[in-house]
Amino acid sequence: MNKLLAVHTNCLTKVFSGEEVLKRCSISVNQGEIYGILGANGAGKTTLLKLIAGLLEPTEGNAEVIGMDSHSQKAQLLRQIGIFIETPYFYEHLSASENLSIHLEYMGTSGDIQDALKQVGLSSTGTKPVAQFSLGMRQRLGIARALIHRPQVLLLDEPINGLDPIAIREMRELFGQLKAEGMTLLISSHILSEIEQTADRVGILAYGQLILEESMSALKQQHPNDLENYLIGVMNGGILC
Ligand SMILES: Nc1ncnc2c1ncn2[C@@H]1O[C@H](COP(=O)(O)OP(=O)(O)OP(=O)(O)O)[C@@H](O)[C@H]1O
Repeated sequence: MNKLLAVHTNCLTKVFSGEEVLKRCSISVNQGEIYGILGANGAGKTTLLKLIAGLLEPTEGNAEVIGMDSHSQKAQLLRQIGIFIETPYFYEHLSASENLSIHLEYMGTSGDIQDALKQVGLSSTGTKPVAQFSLGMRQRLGIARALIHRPQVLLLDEPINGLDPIAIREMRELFGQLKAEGMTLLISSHILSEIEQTADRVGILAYGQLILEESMSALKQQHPNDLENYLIGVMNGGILC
């Protein structure tokens, strides 16, 4: 694998119950960039992220993250990546910092709990149990848990779901900070505007197939007035590149 690639998938395919939900998908994510995975509901975004994280076994093909095979080197890989995929579960009766402390112990790793909580805007939650958190607070805590050990690669599945516009802006700033620290971020979303504002490059999935992989600046240049319509067309599988 090219040393400058943080993530590379090679003809990655996943079949569930006889149905190919991810089809020979090959993406390349450069180190230190924010890569947006766009796709309509059911396009295969979560499946792709789970395969990259080693949480699912590929039917065919493979995924490599910082030079490690996601399936065969899963245990080593889990310490180097941060994962926020699907609804995060917590110990409901415990506080945010207690949840993070248990997570660090379980992972056998270290991290600055107060710093992680500050980064996601949860410093002032004190001893409040997670059971009393709003949906947005849970999302933030899930993201804090994913980044607390300063992973090289952060995989975020729909990270801004449930957040209000202020929190969305804060998350955007946080992603920019993490990138500035050298972290590589893969962010899936069906929210076009968010990916447009956040990502350096984008991969678009439609019906399990990678239809387009392109830098956001090139797309903005090519479609100065109709980028949203163009992206929707690609996400619908209507425009093949
Ligand atoms: N464990 C599973 N067993 C069977 N089918 C699955 C499983 N996980 C996902 N699928 C199917 O794979 C397809 C892709 O699902 P996936 O969750 O990857 O899409 P998505 O792009 O993340 O969608 P959304 O935006 O709605 O979260 C869907 O048709 C889904 O029903």
